[in-house]
Amino acid sequence: MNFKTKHYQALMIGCGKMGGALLRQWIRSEAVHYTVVDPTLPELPNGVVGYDNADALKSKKFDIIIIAIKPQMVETILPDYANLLSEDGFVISMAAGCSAERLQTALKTRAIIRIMPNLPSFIGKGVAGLYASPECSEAQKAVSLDMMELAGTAVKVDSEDGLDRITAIAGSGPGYVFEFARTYVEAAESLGFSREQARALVLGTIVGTIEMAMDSDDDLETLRNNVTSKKGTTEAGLKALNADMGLSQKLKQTVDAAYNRAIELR
Ligand SMILES: NC(=O)C1=CN([C@@H]2O[C@H](COP(=O)(O)OP(=O)(O)OC[C@H]3O[C@@H](n4cnc5c(N)ncnc54)[C@H](OP(=O)(O)O)[C@@H]3O)[C@@H](O)[C@H]2O)C=CC1
Ligand SMILES: O=C(O)[C@@H]1CCC=N1
Repeated sequence: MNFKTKHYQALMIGCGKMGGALLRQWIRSEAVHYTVVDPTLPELPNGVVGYDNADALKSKKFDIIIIAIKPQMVETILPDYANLLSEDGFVISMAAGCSAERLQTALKTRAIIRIMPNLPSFIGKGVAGLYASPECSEAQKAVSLDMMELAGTAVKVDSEDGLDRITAIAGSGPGYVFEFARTYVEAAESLGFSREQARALVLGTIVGTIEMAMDSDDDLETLRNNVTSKKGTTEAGLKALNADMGLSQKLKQTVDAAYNRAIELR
């Protein structure tokens, strides 16, 4: 933990689904004090100060500016905040795809940490990527890593392209998993279960299976084979699911499409 060495003032610009999820975990450390600006201010955790516009901040300085608005809004919104960063301050951006260069231009500063969190950060089980521009100090990198580890686990990457690839796997990943779970529940309903029963059966099965895999040294193929009796029910189900490699192709197309979109957002 590098928080101990200093007390930080942080400004979060935008506090929607992802910013709000991270903030919920970040406030567990008292080393950083958070101020939020968002036109539709959500209910904020205790101790967080919120404004619906930046007017009240004009004479303030922040050690960290956190970007939690959409990547498409960076050029319109951020220039108003360029004077609010302290001289040795730095920026943490979660805006998907948006390059450090765009942020450097919009905020007139060099030290940029790009993060790619995911939504399970809400419960402290996020998986995040972290990239630091060469101008960031070791202390800035360390504090950012501490913050991400409050919300789950973090993987450091040494290129922005690496972060865009993490976006396609982990940033967007919960969306794929929710969609898989949603269609699985629909399929369970088609076998006669109520929505409530189907949800309990499907989510319970997914959680148990994933926790077992996380606990195991066996590869995923072996674990799958442990469920699959010769000429049994699972074999029949799996044949329908992926014998033609349809699922494999779909998932490849899925991550490629997300990665390509991150490239477009650069
Ligand atoms: N959702 C996710 O799972 C992930 C999102 N991200 C990134 O996080 C960022 C935010 O995404 P997400 O939380 O999903 O989106 P949200 O729309 O939920 O959050 C964005 C917030 O910014 C607010 N906002 C709009 N205009 C301004 C302004 N002028 N000043 C301050 N705040 C403003 C929005 O308010 P209003 O609603 O009123 O417009 C909204 O509350 C994006 O860059 C995205 O790429 C990264 C990883 C995962
Ligand atoms: O869909 C998006 O663009 C954002 C980034 C990753 C998850 N949500």
